[in-house]
Amino acid sequence: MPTPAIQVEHLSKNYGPVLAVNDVSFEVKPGELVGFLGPNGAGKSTTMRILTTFLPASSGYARVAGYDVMYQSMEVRERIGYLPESVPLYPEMRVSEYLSYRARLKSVPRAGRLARLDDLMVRCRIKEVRNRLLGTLSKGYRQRVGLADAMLAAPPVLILDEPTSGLDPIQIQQTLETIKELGGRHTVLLSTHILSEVEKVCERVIIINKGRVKFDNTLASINEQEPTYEFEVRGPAGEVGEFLKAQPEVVAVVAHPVPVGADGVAGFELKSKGGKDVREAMAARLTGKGWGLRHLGLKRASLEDQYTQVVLRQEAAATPAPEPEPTPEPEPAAPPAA
Ligand SMILES: Nc1ncnc2c1ncn2[C@@H]1O[C@H](COP(=O)(O)OP(=O)(O)OP(=O)(O)O)[C@@H](O)[C@H]1O
Repeated sequence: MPTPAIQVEHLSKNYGPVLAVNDVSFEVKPGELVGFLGPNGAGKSTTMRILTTFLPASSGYARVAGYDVMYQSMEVRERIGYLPESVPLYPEMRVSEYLSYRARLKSVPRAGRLARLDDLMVRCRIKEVRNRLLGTLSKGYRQRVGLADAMLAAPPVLILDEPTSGLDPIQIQQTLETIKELGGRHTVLLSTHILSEVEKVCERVIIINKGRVKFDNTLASINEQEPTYEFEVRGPAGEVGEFLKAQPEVVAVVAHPVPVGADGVAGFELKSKGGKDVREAMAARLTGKGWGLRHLGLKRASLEDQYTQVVLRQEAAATPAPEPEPTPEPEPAAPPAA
């Protein structure tokens, strides 16, 4: 089996009393493009900073290309390209000057260095600003200079922390294309808040919340989950719901919002045993009861569903049940009329 490009085992990190990363374990194979998702404060940047040797872990291990991030940090740094969330750049340097300085620091061979810089400036679409001072660049261009910097030494592993933050929609698309092209030859761990970006670029997704891994699987596995069937029925909501629940193929029914203005229409989402397609059978039975069928659909699980489920489930579990409403004191009896 090839050495994993990234290997994280029982990793934890405390900032004083804050447990930012809590017993996180995962592996990334060489050439994989993995989306690293989670809400604000989930622990993504902290994990990435540990992987890139900028921060020591409190406990656990992390290895990059087989090298321990704590004890073999130089070997790790030689094999990793890191785009941090906010790119630190020297404001008084020009773009090409900065990248050539970084190329020397990263020991990019002198022969072919200029060609490498030129190629990266084209791929990261920064050639038109090559003579601009870094301090005068917009956030989007700074981000792209950071990406070019991360790719300079053609490292086998790239850790990209929100690479599209601050970019306009066209730039986002171009940057995603650049990242996608890296797949196969490079391993990429990519953090972002934009789920559609992960769907465009990654094959696999890791979702963390409150410092813990909550989901780790391929995007295809989400799509292969049992589908949900949607029904909009013109009829008495309670009665229709009970009828659907009573059908032998049905395992769960929940109310589903119906379009505004659809008076007298009730919406339902249902799960069937083994995901069996029950649309035709249900349609026949509902119309047989004299109820009109307005809409019938099949919904496949999306990354957004999975993400919402993972994040909301934990938030719901952490939210204490609301206090019961106090029972109003009985009104004192009115004094008898004098
Ligand atoms: N230097 C620090 N000192 C104290 N607490 C910190 C520090 N850096 C991060 N934290 C805390 O650690 C937790 C994880 O933060 P982290 O930046 O890793 O999350 P994130 O998933 O990258 O969030 P975001 O999506 O907002 O960038 C948060 O509660 C954060 O407030």
